[in-house]
Amino acid sequence: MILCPATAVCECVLHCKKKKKSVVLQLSAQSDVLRAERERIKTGLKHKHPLLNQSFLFCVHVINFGVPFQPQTPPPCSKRKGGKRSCNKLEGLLQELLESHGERWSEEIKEDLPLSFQRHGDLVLIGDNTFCLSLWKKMGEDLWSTVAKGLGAKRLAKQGRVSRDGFRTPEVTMLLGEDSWVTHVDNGISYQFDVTKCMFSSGNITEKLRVAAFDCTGETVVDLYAGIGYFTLPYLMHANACHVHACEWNLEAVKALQKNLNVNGVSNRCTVYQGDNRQLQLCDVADRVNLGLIPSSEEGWPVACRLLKRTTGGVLHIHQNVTSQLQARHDVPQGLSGKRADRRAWQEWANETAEKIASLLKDVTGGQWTTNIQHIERVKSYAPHVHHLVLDLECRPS
Ligand SMILES: C[S@@+](CC[C@H](N)C(=O)[O-])C[C@H]1O[C@@H](n2cnc3c(N)ncnc32)[C@H](O)[C@@H]1O
Repeated sequence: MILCPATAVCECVLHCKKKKKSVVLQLSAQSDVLRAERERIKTGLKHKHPLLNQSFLFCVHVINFGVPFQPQTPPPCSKRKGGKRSCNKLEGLLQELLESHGERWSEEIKEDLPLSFQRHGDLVLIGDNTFCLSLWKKMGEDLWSTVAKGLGAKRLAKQGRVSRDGFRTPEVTMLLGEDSWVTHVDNGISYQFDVTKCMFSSGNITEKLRVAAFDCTGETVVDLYAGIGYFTLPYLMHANACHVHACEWNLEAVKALQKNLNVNGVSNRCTVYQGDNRQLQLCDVADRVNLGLIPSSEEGWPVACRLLKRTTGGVLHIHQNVTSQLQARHDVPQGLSGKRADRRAWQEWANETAEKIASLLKDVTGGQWTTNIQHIERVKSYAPHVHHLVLDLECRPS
């Protein structure tokens, strides 16, 4: 991760196909790099990135263009005529709105503004813990149209927590505009979904790019937790999978998935199963199974083992949040750095998983299997020492 010195307003993912690596760049409002990026992104060219010394080619993807992230330093303020201080367009417009209602700007108000938000086309999703002060109610309808103007959006919605109902339904309410369907374009793939009914996980972009770089020519893939097609679509459109069986139990996500398969022109190579993947009647079909559920996909492991081709086996991509409890563990030698302790915990988790899967495969098929850890990918971290990992596990009958 490379941070520019001032408040970051744009986050880009740069992916190196050759090295199969992605980096996330946060770029500042002031930086020339951002201006240069904008031009490059518009033209969609692959290029060498000026901030990095490596001389390899990247393809660029932008998440949250124009979004201020948690600043590392206080945002730089500009002095306007008349002595008013304004930190950005949104603040300026809100100050004017407040003043027109006889209210004065304060630090408390400033702290009630969104620090980060998600942009999906012309809709911006703001956080739950923003605009909580009672004085905003006095602004009536003008408030949301002003916020939308300040953020360069036509529609606004407010994000609550993602529910723990297993469907991962987001608690989102529309603030401005009625149509809650949005289009999010990632790496040449168009994802359409209803923001009030389905979640979109921007944080998984590096994993989506990694999947897109796989060569799955001639392969049958099963995506056990397909959602709106986050991984199903890269498998079909970029990795060249022959066929994907996509399972999803949330009806709203299934509607979006079917729409996305059609919009992207790949519905003839995908079979969608609506329902609980543990009830899936398929077996002995897959060269690859994607298990994209966190905090754990363990309930799907027996299904994945049934799905692998009995004669040739295949690869499982197992997602899991892995915590290395540095303080609590007595077996961590003194002086072992946080990063090394994390890596050790990842390797231990991968080893245990490889053993469990080998044993499950034996139970399911009655024969011996060997499992081989091909790769452990860190997707993102949720907190210090809590990481979303993906284990690429090769499973072959022996
Ligand atoms: C985290 S989302 C998938 C998102 C996507 N893989 C990503 O990385 O953003 C997990 C999806 O799995 C679905 N799901 C969870 N358990 C399931 C099950 N037992 N059978 C079918 N779908 C399930 C949820 O409804 C949700 O859409």
